[in-house]
Amino acid sequence: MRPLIAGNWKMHGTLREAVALAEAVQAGAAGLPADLLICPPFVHIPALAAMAGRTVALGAQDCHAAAKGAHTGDTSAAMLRDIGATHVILGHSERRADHGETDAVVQAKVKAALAAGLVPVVCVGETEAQRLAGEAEAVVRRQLAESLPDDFAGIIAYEPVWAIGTGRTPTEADIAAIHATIRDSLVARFGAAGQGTHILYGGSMKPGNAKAILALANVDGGLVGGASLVAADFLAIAAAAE
Ligand SMILES: O=C(CO)COP(=O)(O)O
Repeated sequence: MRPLIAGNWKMHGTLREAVALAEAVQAGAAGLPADLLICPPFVHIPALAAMAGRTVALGAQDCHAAAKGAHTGDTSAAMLRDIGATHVILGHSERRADHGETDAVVQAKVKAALAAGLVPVVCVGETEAQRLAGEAEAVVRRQLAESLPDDFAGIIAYEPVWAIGTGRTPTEADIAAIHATIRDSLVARFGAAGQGTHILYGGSMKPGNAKAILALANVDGGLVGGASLVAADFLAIAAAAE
């Protein structure tokens, strides 16, 4: 399948910086061996959606599980679709940690995203303590089982919590093992659709390690944090996806 390189900008950038970054990514997007997705903070989505000639897909970093209602400060999936997003990251470990999102909450959000016509990018991944205890595969299997609804259609991102923003990554063998586990779970539950589901790797992905990671079986792209804030690095990662 054609690789997907997604940038999670997290809570970074003024409007001006966001537009400049998106323009630089767009300018380098032609001819790459991967599709590109950028996920800026909510407030920058309208400006980026309006960019002329845009070929880079746009996503948000979260949505609420309800279609509307008394939820101060929250944003619905339909609102995101309305302003031009096509994707939404859900269940990122920073949301799970900072906002107490459980697998059940993530599943409710995935359902809301699907109902609104957004492609969910569902994040799973073990903590360092869980990895050291030999529980990484079990944790990921459980997160998939409980975060995905029966009618799931979307993208999975494997992001070991301890690799995010740390400059540390699992070994290639460990990445391949977890991605194989994820593929097994998806195929067991969703059949052929599970075979065609993108499984992204995320966690300290950089131009220097992208080629080796993206060459692994069942690694269908990347979810990039810090390096997605530098257009040249983000594009170099995408170029390594051939
Ligand atoms: O959390 C991530 C993407 O969602 C990964 O972040 P880093 O690439 O900064 O480690």
